[in-house]
Amino acid sequence: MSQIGQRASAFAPASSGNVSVGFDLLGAALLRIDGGELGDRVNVEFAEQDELKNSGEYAHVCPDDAEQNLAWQAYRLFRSKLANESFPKVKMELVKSLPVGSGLGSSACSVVASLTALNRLFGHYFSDNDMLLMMGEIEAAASGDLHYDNVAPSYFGGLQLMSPSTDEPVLDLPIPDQWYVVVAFPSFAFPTKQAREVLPKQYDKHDVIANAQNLSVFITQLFKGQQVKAA
Ligand SMILES: Nc1ncnc2c1ncn2[C@@H]1O[C@H](COP(=O)(O)OP(=O)(O)OP(=O)(O)O)[C@@H](O)[C@H]1O
Ligand SMILES: N[C@@H](CCO)C(=O)O
Repeated sequence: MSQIGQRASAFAPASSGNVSVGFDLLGAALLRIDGGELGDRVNVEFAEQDELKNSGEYAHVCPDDAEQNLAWQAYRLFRSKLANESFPKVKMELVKSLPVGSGLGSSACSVVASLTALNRLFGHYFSDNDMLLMMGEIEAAASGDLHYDNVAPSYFGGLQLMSPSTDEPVLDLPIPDQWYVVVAFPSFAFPTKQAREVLPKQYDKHDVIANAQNLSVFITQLFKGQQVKAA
């Protein structure tokens, strides 16, 4: 039985989408070399009233209006999907540690940490696939287009390949132990939505074939353990 004051929390790591040749298809979770946290944390608690509080280094970049905050939108969506409406309300704290619009999957971090913390609080009500669909829905609303290459690695960890199968929407890829990622990000925000708007709507057949070849070779070499050829 759910109790007022019952708590849960979750951390979601930063991620890099578009890894190598996988535009919208390959995403990797990022772990700091010193083991420190690089990502957002969300604490949730059953309470008398719904409430969102932002804290952490980048709390000031979160929208003032809670309804605009993706963490809160995650809660709204989660709540709307619950069949049992008798659950108590939720007090939520978003510990925002990633800059926004930086290309580090900041929006995905807040969405993944929020939904994961909520699912823990609500006794793992939703399956991983349900969770991923909800994560994609919120990311799509924020970025103007459905893409899972930040939410999937932030949720599952590692290097993830997006699959068209609804039964198995992501596939975990082997990552060579010797690979490290150097991350550079700008000191200004560049919204994903804006960046996607300038992309062509259609692509040349030769480019599509070349991309399919490059992606296939990348995956094949990873599974063969040929890290140099994959890179
Ligand atoms: N909790 C939140 N965390 C991050 N962004 C948020 C949050 N709430 C609302 N937003 C809004 O969502 C948008 C996120 O932008 P964008 O997707 O470009 O950021 P990003 O996740 O850092 O980038 P990328 O997906 O390229 O790594 C911004 O307009 C931001 O104001
Ligand atoms: N694949 C996404 C990653 C950034 O969210 C894009 O390029 O828009």
